[in-house]
Amino acid sequence: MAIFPSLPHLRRSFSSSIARRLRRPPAARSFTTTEGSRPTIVHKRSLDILHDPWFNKGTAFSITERDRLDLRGLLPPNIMTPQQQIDRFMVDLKRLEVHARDGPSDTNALAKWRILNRLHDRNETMYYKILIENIEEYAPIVYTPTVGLVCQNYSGLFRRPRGMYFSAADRGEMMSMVYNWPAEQVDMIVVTDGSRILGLGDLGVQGIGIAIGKLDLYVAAAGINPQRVLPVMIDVGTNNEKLLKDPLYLGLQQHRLDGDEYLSVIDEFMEAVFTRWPNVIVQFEDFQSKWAFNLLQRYRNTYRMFNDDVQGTAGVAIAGLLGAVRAQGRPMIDFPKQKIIVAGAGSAGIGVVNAARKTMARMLGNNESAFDSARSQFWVVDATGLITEGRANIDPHALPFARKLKEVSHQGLTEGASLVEVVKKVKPDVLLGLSAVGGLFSEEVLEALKDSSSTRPAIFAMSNPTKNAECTPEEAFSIVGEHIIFASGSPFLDVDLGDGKIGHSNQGNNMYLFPGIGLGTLLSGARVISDGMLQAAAECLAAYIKEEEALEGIIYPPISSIRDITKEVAAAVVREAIAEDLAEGYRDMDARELQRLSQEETVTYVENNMWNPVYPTLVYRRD
Ligand SMILES: NC(=O)C1=CN([C@@H]2O[C@H](COP(=O)(O)OP(=O)(O)OC[C@H]3O[C@@H](n4cnc5c(N)ncnc54)[C@H](O)[C@@H]3O)[C@@H](O)[C@H]2O)C=CC1
Ligand SMILES: CC(=O)C(=O)O
Ligand SMILES: [Mg+2]
Repeated sequence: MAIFPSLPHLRRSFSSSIARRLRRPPAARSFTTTEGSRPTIVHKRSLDILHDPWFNKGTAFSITERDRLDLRGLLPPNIMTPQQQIDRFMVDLKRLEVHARDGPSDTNALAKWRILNRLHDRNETMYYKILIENIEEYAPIVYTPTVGLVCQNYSGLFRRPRGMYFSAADRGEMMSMVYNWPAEQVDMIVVTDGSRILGLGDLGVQGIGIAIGKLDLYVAAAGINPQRVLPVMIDVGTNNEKLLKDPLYLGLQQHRLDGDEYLSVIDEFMEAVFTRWPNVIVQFEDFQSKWAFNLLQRYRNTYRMFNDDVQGTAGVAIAGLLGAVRAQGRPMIDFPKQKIIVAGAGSAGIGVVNAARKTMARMLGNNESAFDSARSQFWVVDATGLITEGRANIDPHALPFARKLKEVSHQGLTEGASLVEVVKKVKPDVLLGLSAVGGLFSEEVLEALKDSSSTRPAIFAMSNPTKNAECTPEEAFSIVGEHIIFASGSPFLDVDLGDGKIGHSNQGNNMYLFPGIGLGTLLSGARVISDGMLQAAAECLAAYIKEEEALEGIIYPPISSIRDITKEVAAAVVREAIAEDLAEGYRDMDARELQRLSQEETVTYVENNMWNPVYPTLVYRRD
């Protein structure tokens, strides 16, 4: 730790009275004052301190220092001793050897993440230029799958904080803490409570990595200005016993708050951020299902917010499902005839079946009986098997999809039937996994899918990261056949089927939609995010794929075109917000002017408002 007398340039800048006081000959009490215990006077606060290697103590700043120096919320809540900091660093330093033993790919991915992260700390413009120009190569590093590994190892990887941390210990303080963030304007917040990070479970405070990764895509794909994004971690504790026992864990070492106590923390956070930044958009990310639906219902009619896992995933799945219908050489309007098995009844799985049912109902006439009959196209299987009305203590969110016992008994199925039994009996057109269970689509399940009644069965192994995918494309193509459609949440390479044929590995990930949903909401000035705006986003993505591509088994566009896709999706969201009379305008584009824009002009309007990574000319002006 640097001590004042050893920093002559700072001594010069001190007010003479303070300097005189500090240069006074040792007073009587000085026999107790050692060199290290004298205070160091600093003329900086907030991030300026954290970014200054002379003064920065990182996680070792005490609670009173955090308050005095406006650091509250800018660091993970657990205060570390200097020795704990060193221990954490050494664990990380040694990890290279450990990973070299475990397998080379993880080490390489983490090493790339570190190099990119260091650049992010030094020069944002250059960082995002590299990311945008090489998105296909580096999205898997800053996003899934590597971001999962980063979250798992975050205590060791943590260097310079990014984003804000609000913890259960900050109750009553959030309204003032939010002013510790240096940016006057924030457009996009991605917030997590770390309770279900990808398919990796409860990672507590370490989940901040997913908020950072999602916002990287907001900048790269949607052109949100990086100075106006804010990753947020709400630390209400963790139920991960391993983390609770780890002395180097950076979060609160207590079990998660629950019930009203939990809600009061999230309420306080929402009130604080919307008070300081009334036009911000908040994306909820990777909250366990229990809270994902509840918080969405609680806030969606009051705040500009959405839940990416429930709503973004649903839209991406719908686009892919419509693509799979077209891949069979059938019109999209045939979608309501598809038999769909969904493995996983959490925030993502239930979000998908809800949206798919509504899409079918719209195609069937958009009335109550259409909505009713669409229900029978879905079979939902969770950890205890097929969900039927015979299930005790059924989750209310899954209830609308519980099969009637009579119905399933006709098919030779019962409550809790296994996935393989359900596949055998239903012979589905689509098998979609959002279970977080790697390998769930086992050889037996894929063998059973060979009897699908579809000409081109579709397999969506959507769980993340890679090791949680329900199956690999190699397994799917080799077991079920070359005619299938395949999509996964994390990226896989295409499969060489021989004779010049390629089995396409599509990436079915909400990254195709959330940046456009956020950007479109921002630029329309819509006060809330409606189902119609989300539906418009999904339809736009579905329409992005050309007929001949669909016939080749391509149901999602390449990641390299994500900036263009996002622009189109955002424009579709803006237009829907206008159509629903939700748009209030953005900056000097008021609602009336927005309304006058043609479809083409809306796309140009969106494009003109996307940030590009070019160095601006800087001019110094004293405030
Ligand atoms: N590709 C994408 O864009 C997205 C992928 N996901 C992935 O979806 C997965 C699930 O996310 P959530 O729904 O939020 O998680 P969750 O934990 O709320 O739900 C998991 C569900 O899977 C079920 N399940 C567990 N074992 C099963 C088994 N053996 N057979 C069938 N079902 C089983 C559970 O009962 C539960 O209903 C995660 O891996 C996540 O990464 C989530 C959002 C977007
Ligand atoms: C992609 C994503 O949001 C997830 O796996 O949770
Ligand atoms: Mg997610």
